[in-house]
Amino acid sequence: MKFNRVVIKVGSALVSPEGQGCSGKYLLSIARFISQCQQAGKEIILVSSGSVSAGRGLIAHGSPNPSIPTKQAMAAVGQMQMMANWQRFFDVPCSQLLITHGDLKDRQRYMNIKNTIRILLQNGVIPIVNENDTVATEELKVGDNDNLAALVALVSDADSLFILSDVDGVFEQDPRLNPNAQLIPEIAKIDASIYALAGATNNHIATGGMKTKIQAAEKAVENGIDTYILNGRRDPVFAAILRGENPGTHFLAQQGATRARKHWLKHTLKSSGKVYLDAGAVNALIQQGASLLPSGVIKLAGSFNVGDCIDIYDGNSQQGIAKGICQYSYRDLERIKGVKSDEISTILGCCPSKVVIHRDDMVMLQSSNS
Ligand SMILES: Nc1ncnc2c1ncn2[C@@H]1O[C@H](COP(=O)(O)OP(=O)(O)O)[C@@H](O)[C@H]1O
Ligand SMILES: N[C@@H](CCC(=O)OP(=O)(O)O)C(=O)O
Repeated sequence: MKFNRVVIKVGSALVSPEGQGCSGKYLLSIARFISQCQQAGKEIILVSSGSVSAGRGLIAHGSPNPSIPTKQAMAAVGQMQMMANWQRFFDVPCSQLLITHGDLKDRQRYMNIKNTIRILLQNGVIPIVNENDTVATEELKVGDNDNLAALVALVSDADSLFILSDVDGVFEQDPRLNPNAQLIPEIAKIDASIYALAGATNNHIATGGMKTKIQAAEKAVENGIDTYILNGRRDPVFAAILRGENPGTHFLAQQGATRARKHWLKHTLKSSGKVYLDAGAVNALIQQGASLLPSGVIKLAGSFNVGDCIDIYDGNSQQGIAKGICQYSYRDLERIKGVKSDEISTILGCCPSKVVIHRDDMVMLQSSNS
């Protein structure tokens, strides 16, 4: 079990084991594990459920299944309680990211989320993500935090996704219904036979049961992200992970997914514009594997928006050298081309990113250094 940047999803049953309010019962061990990972140089992004059940005791509700606005009010008050509960277990600062599917679908907002997570991690801050339940409409919400965690793993370029729940992993049948069902330690291919194993949850505060966890695993593994379903209630699980063992169910990442993404970027994604670079920037990209900074850009062409793919040219030889996803629109890049990154905010009034194209979002056309 190897991981460097991991998204850890923590379900409501761990945050709020009594079905309302917050508890440290399981979070203490999870937080200790996260701190140990950080000390070992690993980067952690948390996706935490539990706002609705944390706020349940604070909002009057007559029925066991409250209305959507009542749940949204529970989420609003519970989110505060949940975040305060997490923060008390960490010496490092925690940060709150509330997002919806609508945010992830919008290219500009997607890039904003990506950049924010990158900077939080660089500063040793723990990003804690939840769905923005109070604003999410049916069309714009992800709907469950298993799938949200997979999308967060994608946007944050994680190599692994740990889904912590109240069960040891995927069993041949829901172990609550059949206590003799066997745990499946490894799943290499997700198909209908795997979905057929998944039952619903019987926990009124949870959302997806095993089905949404398998959906999340499918999204993640096809993008090269190793996914594990693990029991977050058992301390030995964390000790096993730290020893490099798999104590749950491992969905194997598809091989070559990163290569496939670069292949897609290089061969499939259509470019909307061009940038021409000075010799220093060409050298930095080709020889040092660097990201593209605005200071190296001398000329632009085409018409592009934030998140569009553009071609990168050597301004001297006029040769195409790379392609990548641009953090700036044509209009803004025209204004900041040739300037130092520190001057971006003076010119634009803000600095969404110090780089024009991040190395992770770039593919070289000639050299093997991509
Ligand atoms: N094949 C299966 N293997 C393991 N658990 C399953 C299976 N089918 C259904 N489940 C149920 O899924 C539950 C975990 O999902 P859920 O209650 O939504 O947790 P969380 O709040 O952590 O997302 C388990 O407690 C278990 O009852
Ligand atoms: N956004 C909701 C989480 C919903 C959810 O997916 O819950 P769970 O099945 O426990 O992961 C909340 O914070 O209560």
